[in-house]
Amino acid sequence: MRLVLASASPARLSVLRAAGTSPLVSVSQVDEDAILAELGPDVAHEDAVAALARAKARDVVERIRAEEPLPGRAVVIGCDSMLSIDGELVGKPHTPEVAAARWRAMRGRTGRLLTGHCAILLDDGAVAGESGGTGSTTLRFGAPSEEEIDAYVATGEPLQVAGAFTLDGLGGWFVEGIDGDPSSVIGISLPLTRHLLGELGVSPVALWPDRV
Ligand SMILES: Nc1nc2c(ncn2[C@H]2C[C@H](O)[C@@H](COP(=O)(O)OP(=O)(O)OP(=O)(O)O)O2)c(=O)[nH]1
Repeated sequence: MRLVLASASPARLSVLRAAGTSPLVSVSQVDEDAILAELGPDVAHEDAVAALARAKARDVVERIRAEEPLPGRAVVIGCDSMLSIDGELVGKPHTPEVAAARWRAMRGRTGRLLTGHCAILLDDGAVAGESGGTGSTTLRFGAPSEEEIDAYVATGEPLQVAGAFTLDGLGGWFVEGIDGDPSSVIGISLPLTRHLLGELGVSPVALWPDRV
């Protein structure tokens, strides 16, 4: 069975490859800001990332169906990660100034990294099912010094990751504790994805190599 990762995220791809799958990658083209604006400021944070993941997966499904229908059965998975902290839902900082400000605000505090997931089953190009859910992992942030924050921001790593930190990279020095699924923080929750695949009648075993 083919697996399509509807994401440009190298982290998600590496998690899935390390977990025995060989996804095709098809990057979605959705306007995340427009979707969040349409959801409005009162949307539950878990629902916001679930809606973004759903939009990404559906966007890629439409492209596959229009341009290159996959024969047989395939699963398309979309994800979206954001940090819920002190009542705010934040994504990637994009700039050094925002990354540094985020770290000054979150050091010593606790936040939840939320990752929305959507899995869509295709059977000879037709949608045969969809499942979705949000993984939530609680993180206790350390207290990097001003010098450490400046040095971390200068590496560029925090600029392009949700919440301005990584668990498995340089950011790991500044994460004191985690409660929940680490793969969800890195970009895709393997246990949650297994449950979502299960709702579609698929086991991750079917995605391992040399499996029909
Ligand atoms: N390696 C690593 N990456 C992380 C971590 N936390 C967040 N990220 C990355 C994963 C995603 O690439 C990114 C979250 O942004 P998005 O969910 O919008 O995905 P992205 O824009 O990368 O790709 P996509 O929208 O799915 O095409 O942050 C972490 O702890 N480790």
